[in-house]
Amino acid sequence: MTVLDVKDLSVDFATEAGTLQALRKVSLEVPANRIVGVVGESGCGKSTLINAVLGLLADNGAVTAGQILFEGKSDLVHLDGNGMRALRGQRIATVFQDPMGALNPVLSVGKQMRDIQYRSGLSRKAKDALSVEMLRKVRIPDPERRLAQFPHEFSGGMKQRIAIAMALLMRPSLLIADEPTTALDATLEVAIIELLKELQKQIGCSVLFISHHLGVIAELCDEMIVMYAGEVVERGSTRDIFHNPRHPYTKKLLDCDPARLSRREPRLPTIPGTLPDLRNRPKGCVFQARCELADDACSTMPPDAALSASHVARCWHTDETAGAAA
Ligand SMILES: Nc1ncnc2c1ncn2[C@@H]1O[C@H](COP(=O)(O)OP(=O)(O)OP(=O)(O)O)[C@@H](O)[C@H]1O
Repeated sequence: MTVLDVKDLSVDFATEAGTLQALRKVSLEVPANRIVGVVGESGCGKSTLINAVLGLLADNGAVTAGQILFEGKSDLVHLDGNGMRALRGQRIATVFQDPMGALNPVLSVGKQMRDIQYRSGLSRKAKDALSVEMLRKVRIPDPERRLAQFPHEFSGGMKQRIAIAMALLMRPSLLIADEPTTALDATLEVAIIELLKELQKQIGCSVLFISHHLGVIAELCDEMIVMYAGEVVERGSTRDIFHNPRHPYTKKLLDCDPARLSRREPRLPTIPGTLPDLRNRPKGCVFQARCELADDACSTMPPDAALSASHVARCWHTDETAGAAA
């Protein structure tokens, strides 16, 4: 089963300087029980994609085309506010870089975890028991006692563990994790990645994991999506993408980061040139201005070339990129 199926999604923002096309024909799938990574430079549209899925686009933004199918049925694009609120935090959960976005500083952790279970019909005692069980899963020591404590009484790494416990409390089918380890030091980052892997298996949910850190994506994700200037330029298994990248942008990204599996970078490696102006998108391939393979063909939009059942690259030149590993 596919938990999240985004088909040909386009999102525009109205700005004073004209329409900004933030996403163009974005397609991706998050299958059940899989961890899918999304990687791309700042401004490539990662947040816009998440916000579109969560029904949280800014007022000047709109989905202009496409579908977002959740659990094979609801099209999230057309779901009303009430429908979306019923899914958010229950069937679709989120974890962000800053755990304090999820934690209320003036309420105890126990109270916040009970509030998340408001639809469960359980007694207070039963809710607390579930909260303790989940805090134990994320390895908060002495969870019964700590339920009464407030967020400021926990360290940064522990706050992120609590945010994860809260996100997974209702056993969502999809967890969207947006740079959840970026603010942590390297040791804590590894610990959280291990924890996410373990919990994903235990709970049996899918994860859409956004990160600029290629090493983390390689470590954690079964599949990955490479975004560039509002398009998915390549998607496939993490193994295929790392060992046999077929879009020139993905190749450059991996080339720029030879120690990608061990080195921890605060940003993605830099590729010469700049992102195109999204208010005035180039006709055809979005990467052509920075691509060594660009030719006349690239002035028309490339097809999503299927390289295998699960590996796709939006490029006219996938024949030439075959075989040469980055
Ligand atoms: N409300 C808005 N109004 C106008 N433009 C916007 C708005 N929100 C995002 N954009 C533009 O849409 C494009 C995609 O932005 P988005 O924030 O989704 O990128 P991102 O990949 O998440 O970047 P980062 O990693 O820096 O958060 C950018 O050009 C951005 O300037």
